[in-house]
Amino acid sequence: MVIIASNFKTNHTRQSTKEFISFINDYLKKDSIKNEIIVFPTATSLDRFNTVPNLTLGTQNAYATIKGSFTGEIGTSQLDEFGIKTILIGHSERRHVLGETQEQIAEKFNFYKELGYKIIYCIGEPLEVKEQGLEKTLEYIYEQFVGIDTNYENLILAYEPVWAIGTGVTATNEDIVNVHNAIKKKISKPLLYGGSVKVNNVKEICSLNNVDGALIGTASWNKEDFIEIIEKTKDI
Ligand SMILES: O=C(CO)COP(=O)(O)O
Repeated sequence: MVIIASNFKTNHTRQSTKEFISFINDYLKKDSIKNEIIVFPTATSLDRFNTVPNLTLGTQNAYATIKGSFTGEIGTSQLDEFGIKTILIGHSERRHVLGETQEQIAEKFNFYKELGYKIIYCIGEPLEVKEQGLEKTLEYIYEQFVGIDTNYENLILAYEPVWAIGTGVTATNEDIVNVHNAIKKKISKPLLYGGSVKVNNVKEICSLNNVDGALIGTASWNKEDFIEIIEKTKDI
């Protein structure tokens, strides 16, 4: 059984998120789909949704705080209002676009770990590192585990090569398997792949050795496509 997660990034409104969740929920209920589905809407679209148990809502980000003076951020008092207990940490856009350091990421991880959140923790190398080969790629990825408790019980990992995110360039099966096998040897946690996963390649990718599911951006934002993605992976 695979895990299929959708990262909305800065897409969808409060209204369209509501429609999306209700559409997906109806489909999961009707077809008795058992796969674990996680959706990360924008912070402004979080809400208390009445969903089947295998559809979970998570936050794309939050600050390591209950509340306080952190302009533009949200903390657990805002998440608690909607019963959100799942968080995405270490996404490449937060690392590379928003400039989050490994130290800040580890602090966030530890804060949310202490509270028992399910953490989807992202790792992945930029193109210039990939071009230096597998050994350098793995070295770079292992640096992204500094300060992170990889034995944490509620941890799910997501390997998202930066060069494959939002580019339409999916990693080859060989790239994925090489990295996944190496990570799995060290860390025994569910490991998703992310980076230009589409309706037409999701089944093949999720069937690879040591791939436990997918974390999807672009291809998941259309609700019909997202259902097709779930449909294609429901028997894996
Ligand atoms: O960053 C991603 C999911 O977190 C992947 O994004 P794309 O599926 O758009 O490449």
